[in-house]
This record gives sequence, structure tokens and C-alpha cells, in this order.
Amino acid sequence: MRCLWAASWRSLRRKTLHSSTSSSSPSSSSLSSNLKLLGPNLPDVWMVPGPSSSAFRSQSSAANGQTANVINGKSIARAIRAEIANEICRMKETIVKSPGLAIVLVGGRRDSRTFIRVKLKACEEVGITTYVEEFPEECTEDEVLRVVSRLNNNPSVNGIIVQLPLPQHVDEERIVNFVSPEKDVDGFHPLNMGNLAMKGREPLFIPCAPKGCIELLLRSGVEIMGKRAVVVGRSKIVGLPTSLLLQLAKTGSCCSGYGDQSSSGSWR
Ligand SMILES: Nc1nc2c(c(=O)[nH]1)N[C@@H](CN(C=O)c1ccc(C(=O)N[C@@H](CCC(=O)O)C(=O)O)cc1)CN2
Repeated sequence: MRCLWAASWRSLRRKTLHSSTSSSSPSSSSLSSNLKLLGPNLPDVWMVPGPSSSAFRSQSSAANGQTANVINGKSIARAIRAEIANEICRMKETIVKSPGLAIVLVGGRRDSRTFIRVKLKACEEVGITTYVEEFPEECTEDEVLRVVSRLNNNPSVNGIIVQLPLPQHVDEERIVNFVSPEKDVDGFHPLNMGNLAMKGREPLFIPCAPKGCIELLLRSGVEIMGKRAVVVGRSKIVGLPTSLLLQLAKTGSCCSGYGDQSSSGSWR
């Protein structure tokens, strides 16, 4: 039993996805709703939960008569954090375990430290146990691989984040590929990214920035399915997975700084 939490999550997710056929006990049904928030939730990702009253802050008119809404991300983030904290609390009651997240930092980049600080604070707020593995800039690739291997095999660690970018002499692809797909909460492992790109397949995790964008739209009452959208940028962390997610909703196209952006089409 390498990872109790991941395993119970998978089986419960299956129940969540096929809820009409499941006859789950009260404890497992509460767990499945616990875990819904933490997973990719692909099948229901396009359902509109209804606008939250404070989500739209203002409406401004553009010259062409179209209007734009400003989404209040902070209030939505607060609501999501409160929901997750509540669900983790229930998870602790039912399986007497709290989720564990390990973050690997290589080198002393100030921006990476800042991002990690934000992630640690968010985890603390919602009740996720954190482990930080820090390496100096000059460490070897093998040292990083060894710690990732240890985290892959640690049952208290349910999620692993290797903060990017890594120093030049460390092969990012090799490290990212080495993270267990079942603990790849960033969704960067080729298995998860590949499944995101393929119709009918389900990644275990979706990169957080794209998932956050979709979540902001859905919680603001925006119907996504069939709309036109253009994603500017095709980075593997944000742009590319965002356009993959939107394609699932038959929405959106991706353009970058290369090529003629004006002729870049979008599709329904
Ligand atoms: N393992 C990972 N490494 C990196 C990731 C990641 O998701 N996983 N993403 C970035 C760094 N990062 C978080 O780690 C991150 C970068 C930027 C932002 C962000 O919100 N940027 C805003 C500006 C915010 C502000 O200035 O207030 C923006 O670009 O509009 C969040 C997180 C690389 N490494």
C-alpha cells in the first residue's frame, strides 16, 4: 500500500464520477465529496455552479459595444480555501490522515522562494502537512533524483512539487519524469499532460494555473462550453495546458509570440 490516500482517492473518484450507480456508505460519500475538490474533476469541470454574488466586481464597456467583467479572484480564492479546509477536516475525521505535500527547491532563486512561501502558507491554512527538501545550486542531478525517489516511496507524502526552473546543469525533463504520476500534483508528468491532451482520457492531475482559470470562470457563472477563447502564450505551465483544457470544451485556440497572431483563429 504505497499511498493509501491516493488509492482511496482513485476509488472514491470513480464513485464520484459514477454516482448514479454507486451505493456508497455515508463515510465514503462524504469522502468522495471531500476529494472532489482536490482532483481534476474533468467530467464536471464544465458545469456552471452559478455566479457567486461577489465574483463580478464591475462591468466596463469596450469601444465595440462588448462588455467585460472583472472577476474578483481574491474572494473566490478565499471561498475555495475555506471549502478545502473543511473537506480536509472531514477527511481527517474519516480516514484519520491529513494530506502531505512535499516541495523540492534547488538553488536560491528569490522568486522560487517567494512562490514556495505562498504555497506553504496556503497549505497551513487548509491543513495540509508540508515537507520542504532544499538543495544548494551546485547539487547534482542524482541527489535530486534520490530525494524524489524517497518522496515517491513515502506514504505520508501524497503530492510532490519540484519548483521550476531548476539550475541549468539539472535535467528538468528527467526530474519531472521521475516524479510518480500519482503524486504529480503539478500535472507536469508526461503521463498526466499526455492524458490531458487526449480525448476520452483522464489525467490524475491538471496544472494548477489552468485549473484555476477554469475555476474562476465557472464560479463566476461563465458558461464555457462552445465559447470562443484565445489563450495567449503556450508555456507548458500555463498556456499549453490551458488551451488543452479549453479544447475539451470545444473552445479556444492558442497563440504565441511567434507567427501572425492576427490571423490566429479560434474554433467552437
Ligand atoms: N513546480 C512548479 N514550478 C513553477 C510553477 C508551478 O506551477 N509549479 N509556476 C511558476 C512559478 N509560480 C509558482 O510556483 C507562479 C508564478 C506566477 C504566478 C502568478 O500569479 N503570476 C501573476 C502575477 C502575480 C503578481 O505579480 O501578483 C501573473 O503572471 O500574472 C503564480 C505562481 C514557475 N515555476
